[in-house]
Amino acid sequence: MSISGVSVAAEPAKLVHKGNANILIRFNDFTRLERCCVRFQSLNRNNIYTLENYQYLEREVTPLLGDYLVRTRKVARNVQLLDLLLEEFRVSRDCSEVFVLEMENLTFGMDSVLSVDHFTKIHKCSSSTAVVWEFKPKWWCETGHICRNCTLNNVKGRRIPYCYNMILAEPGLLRLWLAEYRLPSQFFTDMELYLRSSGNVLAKLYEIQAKLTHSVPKLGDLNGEVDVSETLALLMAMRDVSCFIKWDHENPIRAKIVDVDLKPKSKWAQWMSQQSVLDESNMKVSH
Ligand SMILES: O=P(O)(O)O[C@@H]1[C@@H](OP(=O)(O)O)[C@H](OP(=O)(O)O)[C@H](O)[C@H](OP(=O)(O)O)[C@H]1OP(=O)(O)O
Ligand SMILES: Nc1ncnc2c1ncn2[C@@H]1O[C@H](COP(=O)(O)OP(=O)(O)OP(=O)(O)O)[C@@H](O)[C@H]1O
Repeated sequence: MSISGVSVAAEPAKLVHKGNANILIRFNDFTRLERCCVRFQSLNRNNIYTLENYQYLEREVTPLLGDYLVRTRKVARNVQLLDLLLEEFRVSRDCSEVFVLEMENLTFGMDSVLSVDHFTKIHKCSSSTAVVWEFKPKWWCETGHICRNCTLNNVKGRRIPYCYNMILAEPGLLRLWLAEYRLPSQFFTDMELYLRSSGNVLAKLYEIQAKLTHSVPKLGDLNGEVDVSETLALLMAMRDVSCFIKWDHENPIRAKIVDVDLKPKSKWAQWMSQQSVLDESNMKVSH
């Protein structure tokens, strides 16, 4: 129900997931989730960012990702429904409304989740064969060049023996990497075929990244916000998305992309210093 543009719900919002800059909440409908930005301390600033991000998704991202991008709708919620959560995430309530992006819950119906590592989760359902494979593919790299994903994992002390560049190049590896998660053999057979098919979600993302990479400055050369072009911001957004691929015995594979965020230009300093650390690392990896 909507009154003067503000959606009303009887119950306070429930926290479902939390990321670095956003929380995922729900009200009564378990099939939908609402993404609420908590990146900044001021609710007003988070609202402005959410509305800008919505425009950005419509204008810049949908033309690139098409149906792969999860469809979102902007909704205004009364601040009282999120009171406790905003307090928990230290967001000051300097506005009467909270703008959120409402979307499909891509793991609805799943009743268990296994965390494979920082980038990968497997969601399962006890009453069917359905599996949702959730992953963050991160950065595309050219074969033979330094792999940023694997090098960063080493620098951050993450012990992850694979990256999604490898999976795309050799989809058969998936069966080895996920061997201990008791997935149906048909899942791997179908997923291998899918990952070899042109225009699959991972190939699409990496193709977009590969195109954008050629027209941006090196991160290590950034000197200020003025150096962050629209293309660089878009590329950084594409390097930080999550994919959800749903498989079951009967239906075609369904893939969606979430977590596409307009990257604030103020992140340039973090990108530049992280790049310097990687350039100086003696734990570089290529494959
Ligand atoms: O730079 P990276 O590769 O460490 O990426 C950051 C992510 O780290 P991770 O994928 O875990 O290694 C980081 O993810 P985590 O919070 O560590 O899960 C964020 O996604 C961060 O983006 P933002 O500040 O939330 O907009 C990400 O920052 P951006 O570089 O995308 O701005
Ligand atoms: N539509 C969705 N359906 C199911 N789960 C979702 C959906 N969108 C996000 N999630 C879950 O919520 C988590 C946090 O959401 P999200 O990645 O948008 O937050 P973030 O702050 O941008 O994260 P990051 O730390 O990667 O920047 C995701 O990692 C994912 O597990």
